[in-house]
Amino acid sequence: MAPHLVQPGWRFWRQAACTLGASVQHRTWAGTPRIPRPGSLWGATTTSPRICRSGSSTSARAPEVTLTRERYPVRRLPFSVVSREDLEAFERVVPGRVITDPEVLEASNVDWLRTVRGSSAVLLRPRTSEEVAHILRYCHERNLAVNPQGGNTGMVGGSVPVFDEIILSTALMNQVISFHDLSGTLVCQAGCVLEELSRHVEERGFIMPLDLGAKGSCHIGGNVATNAGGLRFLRYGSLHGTVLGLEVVLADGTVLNCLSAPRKDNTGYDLKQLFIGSEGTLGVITAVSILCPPKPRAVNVAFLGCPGFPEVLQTFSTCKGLLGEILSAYEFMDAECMWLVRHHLCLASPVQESPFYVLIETSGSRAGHDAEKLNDFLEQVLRSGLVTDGTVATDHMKVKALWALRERISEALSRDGYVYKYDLSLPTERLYDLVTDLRVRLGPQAKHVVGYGHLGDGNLHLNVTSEAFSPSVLDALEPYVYEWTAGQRGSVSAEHGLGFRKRGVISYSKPPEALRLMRQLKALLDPKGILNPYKTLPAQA
Ligand SMILES: O=C(O)CC[C@@H](O)C(=O)O
Ligand SMILES: [Zn+2]
Repeated sequence: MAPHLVQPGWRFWRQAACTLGASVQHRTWAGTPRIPRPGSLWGATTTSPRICRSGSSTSARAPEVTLTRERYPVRRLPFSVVSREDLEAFERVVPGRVITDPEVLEASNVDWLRTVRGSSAVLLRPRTSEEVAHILRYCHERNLAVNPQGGNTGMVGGSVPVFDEIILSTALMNQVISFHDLSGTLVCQAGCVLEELSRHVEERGFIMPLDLGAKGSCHIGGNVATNAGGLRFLRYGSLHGTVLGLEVVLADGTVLNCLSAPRKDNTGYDLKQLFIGSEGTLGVITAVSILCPPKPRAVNVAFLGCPGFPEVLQTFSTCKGLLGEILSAYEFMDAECMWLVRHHLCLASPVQESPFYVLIETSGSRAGHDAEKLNDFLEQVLRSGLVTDGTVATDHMKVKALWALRERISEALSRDGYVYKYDLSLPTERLYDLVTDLRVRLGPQAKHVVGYGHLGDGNLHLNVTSEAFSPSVLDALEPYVYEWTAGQRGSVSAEHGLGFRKRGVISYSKPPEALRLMRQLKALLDPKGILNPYKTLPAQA
């Protein structure tokens, strides 16, 4: 299909004059063969040479991940050790679903970033909340520590054991319980994979209120437990707003059923909020009731090149003003990110090389109306020089391919070496200053210092790579990054949580009184501390 040139530097792929129906993107992470390579889609419209040297960085077998207890200064708490009698007791609760095979356990002991590794010797796979309740009641009595685990796609080492905690997997709790097609309320078990839920509700004319690069493997229970933000946050907001109810099993095995909550419900404390974002430290989420918005009839994605960060910001204000209610995502990435996705994943840029790129998504109900608004906006930003080159897609496959450039940065980074990850909320106008500052501070010690993320939400993903883990790079980064963020009154964890790796930095974003209350809540709900120990709250002296 030949691109239709609207004005110099501007390419359109507006198939069938924007009258195509809704195209809602599917995304999966990395290595998953389901995402087509843009290189094969762009055809003649690709300006950048298709260079790919990924063979050099990805084919070798990854080195063994150092055990967490060896790399980090952490001491095992006095929990019991799993005995043969315990295994027999579990076998009675979940027959045939007590896994002790070390090879199977290996994948569940290591996080996907390959930065932390536990040494659990047992993985349990319950199917029902009653089974989870039995397991927790037993573990509570025996003082056995438990690590709840969903899709294990977390970024902060929250989903894998630190020592020998029992891994409680939600993988077999994957049933949709109900979907109400007038209200859009979905009720499902915690182990449903986000992408499968998306498919389920899309067939019924709805979408999930959240979407993230890991959708192909993350579980909805894990999303809620970590209060995942993702790519639709700008439009549909936080899970604190879209989750209507939860079923949670408490540390002592009590089943707290707050699942069938109506949309408006002011009867007492809103207990479910406590579990959203508590990273499995207060209870194990076993089922979720979530409000799904109607599937937009028209989706457009524009991928634009900007000459500088001030232009990225100006483009954002222009786009808020001109696109208004149809704006559904505003993401940005810098030139180094583009280099990484090209180098490691063979994804070609669809626009001319630029210092910054933004991805803008619109979702609306009238294709013609949305296209008109988007055209006005694009004309304005091109004319004013805020944007130097760009492309627009409405076709489903092209929309997916444009999203892949942004969504797969994480994956490209993980192929670049050891990754130091920061997920910060900052005042939008200062979002990129820290990246520039760190490039100077780290000099040649770092392979790459990149900035990208959910600019529309004020959320920067700052990532630094080095060939291998280096204590001196870490010393240059921390506590500097956290102090800098606190100096801006930002958050040291915008959407990834604290897990194991960030639990020590909570005080940069929360006052001592808040931390004290958090500890009291933890002691109330989990007096023996068996649920996801060593996570979220800092170790006590
Ligand atoms: O890897 C990261 O730093 C961010 C991952 C994820 O939150 C994203 O927005 O792509
Ligand atoms: Zn993100």
